Amino acid sequence: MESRAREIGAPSPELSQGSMARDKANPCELDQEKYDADDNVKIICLGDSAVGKSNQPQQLSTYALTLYKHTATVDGKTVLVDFWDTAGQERFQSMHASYYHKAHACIMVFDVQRKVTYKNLGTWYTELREFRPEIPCVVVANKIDADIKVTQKSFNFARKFSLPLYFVSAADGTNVVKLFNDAIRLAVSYKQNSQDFMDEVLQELENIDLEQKEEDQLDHEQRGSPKSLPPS
Ligand SMILES: Nc1nc2c(ncn2[C@@H]2O[C@H](COP(=O)(O)OP(=O)(O)OP(=O)(O)O)[C@@H](O)[C@H]2O)c(=O)[nH]1
Ligand SMILES: [Mg+2]
Repeated sequence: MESRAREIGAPSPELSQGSMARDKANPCELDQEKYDADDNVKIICLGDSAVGKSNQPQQLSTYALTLYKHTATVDGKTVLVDFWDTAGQERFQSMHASYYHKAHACIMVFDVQRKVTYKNLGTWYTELREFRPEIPCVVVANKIDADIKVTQKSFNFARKFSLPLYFVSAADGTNVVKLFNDAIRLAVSYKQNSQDFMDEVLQELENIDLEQKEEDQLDHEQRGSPKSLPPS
């Protein structure tokens, strides 16, 4: 297994510190066709700026898009996971549709110390559902190390939409491994068991198109080749 590969149930120190190996996305990384393959899942992170989505203390500039690559084992099968992370301020320019494209799960983060980041979850969620109406989504209350009492609070947003809520500290690692493992499982199970209605429609259109092409081809061959004519 490569150095970045980690098994579910065998948490990586990288994961627990919220600092998985990071690759600045380059164009060939962004070939999203790969997410159609069984062993690839895409998980996106959403949330306001500075809530701790990336938690890279040494990171000075924020890239518009960062991919965190991870290898997991789910039910004995190896799964390649791409976590897509973006700078929160992108919300104000409206996120590019390709960020959501083919995503299998979403991790939505807010900062327990800044109420506005909790309030903005609604906006993030609406945008998510416009693009991906069905994918599993989990909510993360981050920075609980700063105020452990918040774990006693109930956060209605998660309850209202029946979303799992995780109390996390990316700084000290609390619940980080559990969060990522659960998100990976949800992404894999979404991919295996359900499809967005739009995915199905698109697939159906593709099939019809293929069938039409095959028919046209057959017509063409039958008309063009006398050998295919029935004997008279
Ligand atoms: N106390 C505490 N600070 C944290 C935690 N997670 C992140 N931070 C700090 O919060 C600040 C913002 O963290 P980032 O990971 O850069 O936030 P982000 O959501 O990726 O922000 P953008 O990339 O701008 O969207 C940094 O100074 C982190 O060190 C945490 O769990 N606890
Ligand atoms: Mg970030």
